Amino acid sequence: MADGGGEPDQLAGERATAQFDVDGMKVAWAGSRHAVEVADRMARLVASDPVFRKDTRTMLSRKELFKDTLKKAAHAWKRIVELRLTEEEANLLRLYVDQPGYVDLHWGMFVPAIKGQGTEEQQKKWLPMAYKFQIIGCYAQTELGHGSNVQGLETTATFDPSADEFVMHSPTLTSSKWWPGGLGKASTHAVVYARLITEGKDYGIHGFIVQLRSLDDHSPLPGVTLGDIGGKFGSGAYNSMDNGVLRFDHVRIPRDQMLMRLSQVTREGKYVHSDVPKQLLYGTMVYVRQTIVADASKALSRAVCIAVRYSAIRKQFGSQDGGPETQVLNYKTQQSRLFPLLASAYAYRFVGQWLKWLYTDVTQKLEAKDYSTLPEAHACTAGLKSVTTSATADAIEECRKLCGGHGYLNSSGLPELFAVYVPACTYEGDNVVLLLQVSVVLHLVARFLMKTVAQVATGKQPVGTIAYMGNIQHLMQCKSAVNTAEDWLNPAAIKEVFEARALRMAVNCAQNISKAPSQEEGFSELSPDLLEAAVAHVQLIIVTKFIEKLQEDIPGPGVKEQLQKLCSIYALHLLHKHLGDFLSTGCITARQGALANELLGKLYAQVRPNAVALVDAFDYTDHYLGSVLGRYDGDVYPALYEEAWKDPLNETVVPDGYQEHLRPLLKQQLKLSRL
Ligand SMILES: CCCCC/C=C\C/C=C\C/C=C\C/C=C\CCCC(=O)SCCNC(=O)CCNC(=O)[C@H](O)C(C)(C)COP(=O)(O)OP(=O)(O)OC[C@H]1O[C@@H](n2cnc3c(N)ncnc32)[C@H](O)[C@@H]1OP(=O)(O)O
Ligand SMILES: Cc1cc2nc3c(=O)[nH]c(=O)nc-3n(C[C@H](O)[C@H](O)[C@H](O)COP(=O)(O)OP(=O)(O)OC[C@H]3O[C@@H](n4cnc5c(N)ncnc54)[C@H](O)[C@@H]3O)c2cc1C
Repeated sequence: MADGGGEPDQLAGERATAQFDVDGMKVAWAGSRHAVEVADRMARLVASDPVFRKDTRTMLSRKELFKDTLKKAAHAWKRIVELRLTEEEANLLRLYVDQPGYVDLHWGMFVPAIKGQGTEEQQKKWLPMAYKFQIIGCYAQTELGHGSNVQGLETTATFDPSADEFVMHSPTLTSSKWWPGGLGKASTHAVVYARLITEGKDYGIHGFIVQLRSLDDHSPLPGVTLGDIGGKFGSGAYNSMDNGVLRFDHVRIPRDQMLMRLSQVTREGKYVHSDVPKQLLYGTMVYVRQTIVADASKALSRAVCIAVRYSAIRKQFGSQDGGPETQVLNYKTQQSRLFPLLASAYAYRFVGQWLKWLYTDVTQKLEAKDYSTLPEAHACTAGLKSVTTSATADAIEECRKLCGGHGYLNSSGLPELFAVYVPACTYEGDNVVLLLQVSVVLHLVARFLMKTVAQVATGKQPVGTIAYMGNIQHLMQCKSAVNTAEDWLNPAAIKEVFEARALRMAVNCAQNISKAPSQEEGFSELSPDLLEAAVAHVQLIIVTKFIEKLQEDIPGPGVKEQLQKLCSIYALHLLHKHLGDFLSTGCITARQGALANELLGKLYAQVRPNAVALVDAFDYTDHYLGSVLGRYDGDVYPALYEEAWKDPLNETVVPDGYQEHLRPLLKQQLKLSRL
């Protein structure tokens, strides 16, 4: 290209250096050839439809943005019906529309809550209406005063046997429902979580289906106060969602609108709890946490795709003698910041696929009344949701910095991606609160194992993702045998030190807690250490699932080799980042830590010629990426230049306000200078 800037064939050159089959990698990423084909078809369908354009989204006012969201959601539904799309296709179409809105909560939480907690009869009544969008639903759990502490919710559902109805009421300001997505303006119905009171007794939190708005004119029903809670972080971004407030003033609903799969209230007002664990009330949250882990790899891979392509285009320094400048992707510092994020995107993808399998397995067991794997499902979804979303939010921000000044422009796509993504660290369970749930499990297992080891190694051995803790005698004493940098390429060497680190951190916590005056005090005092132990355990799960993925048959020339390098990078960059943990627990020596770092440098050099092809394998359209810096053709500078002129500020050459505020100022200075 002329103008001394971006070179359109620059990325073609990068693609030519790839040492693997990109199509094969697309299959490994998507999970199957079929998954690649469907995703590709839906992405193109959305990208080619003018209604789904989003390039001026950050310039819209809140009202315009919300209306645009309603329009896109209705158009998406129209296309889904017209084209008779399957559920898989429809989900992908909505994903590529890429604008948060009430439909996410309708399909993502309202429908799953009824499926998981409603009786067969209730499902038969409500689901067909929800499937046809005759009603729109949301998930109303969080209140102004309580979110994390679900047992602390204050909304009441008091049974009135004389009318066979529940009376829904918000007794205090803090009991106002606050945050539910889709509640503010769009939903006609909600699954509301409230304290069930019958025969004068409070039975704690239960779910109820409540109609909020008229199906004729959409106005709130008598006794229901509804509104949006206000603008949120960033332009565009999550402001397309009508997160809402809801108050009840003695609103009556029929008894059969209590979700009664787990427990029931009889016609006479008797409370009956079936033999299923009461934690199944939290089932919808477990389901969504699992989908959030799968989504982490999507958000992270988008940011990484933008940063890798742009880093291959961007050149700075290195031309003292008039020769070409250096692509910033060639700087070792750029590689050491970016390639671990590229590796993390693949790691989260594979652990997300595994978690989906685990969730399906647990669901099938629950159907058969086997509840034994519920704690494992809770700990895995909570821990992985926490670790992957925190790391992804940090990584998107790092990708923005990796793109220099232009990364700060809305047209880079990165500010909006960050603003949309960052609440994932809070919603569906605050990340610290969720890690503390994991640490409770680890603490109990560590305490139990310490006791059994002290006696004879009998008793129940841990299973699933905590099975490694059963190997306590070896893992408490083992010393890594790594002697050269290349020894770190051995997955067994990596696994051993990650297992030893996680177990030793959990055991240290358990020992320190046992010295405290009470377990509760010890747990509270040591909670920062417990969090770190939980992170170590979750990182071990991610590393292990990546290693296990590589034991599968992965077709395509060079595909497995590239994934092996990324797996090593993922594990070794964690080892480097958390060197303090590995050294202080005596799992490795300082020399072994240095060898890991030496190998990382070599691996970055090996990934460099493959970097652009590795992000091409995500198979994202320019529409979905929504970034002038991440364009497939690499023609960045003309696009950036063109994009600037679309800003409303450039609609006039002389800005509004010139006459009132600039001209008088400039004239006054003129007078002053004449004095
Ligand atoms: C550029 C544009 C891009 C566009 C993108 C496009 C689209 C985006 C689309 C979609 C995005 C995705 C989703 C939609 C977005 C947002 C949705 C957000 C929705 C929400 O945000 S919705 C509210 C969620 N709100 C929470 O998340 C509250 C967190 N707070 C809790 O979750 C609990 O409150 C807890 C656990 C902290 C304490 O609970 P507690 O006090 O009752 O219990 P306690 O700690 O005493 O535990 C007693 C025994 O229960 C066990 N236990 C606990 N939980 C369990 C579970 N889930 N399963 C099985 N067992 C469980 C324990 O392990 C223990 O077991 P044991 O007794 O054996 O030790
Ligand atoms: C964009 C967005 C969408 C949402 N959508 C919905 C929805 O559709 N439906 C719905 O019901 N809710 C929704 N929520 C609410 C969300 O689920 C809650 O905000 C979330 O669960 C966190 O609860 P909280 O706000 O009460 O945080 P708090 O618990 O008040 O957290 C505040 C601070 O206290 C810390 N903390 C809290 N408890 C402990 C503890 N025990 N130990 C140590 N530290 C602690 C936290 O780590 C955090 O730093 C949404 C929230 C957001 C931001």
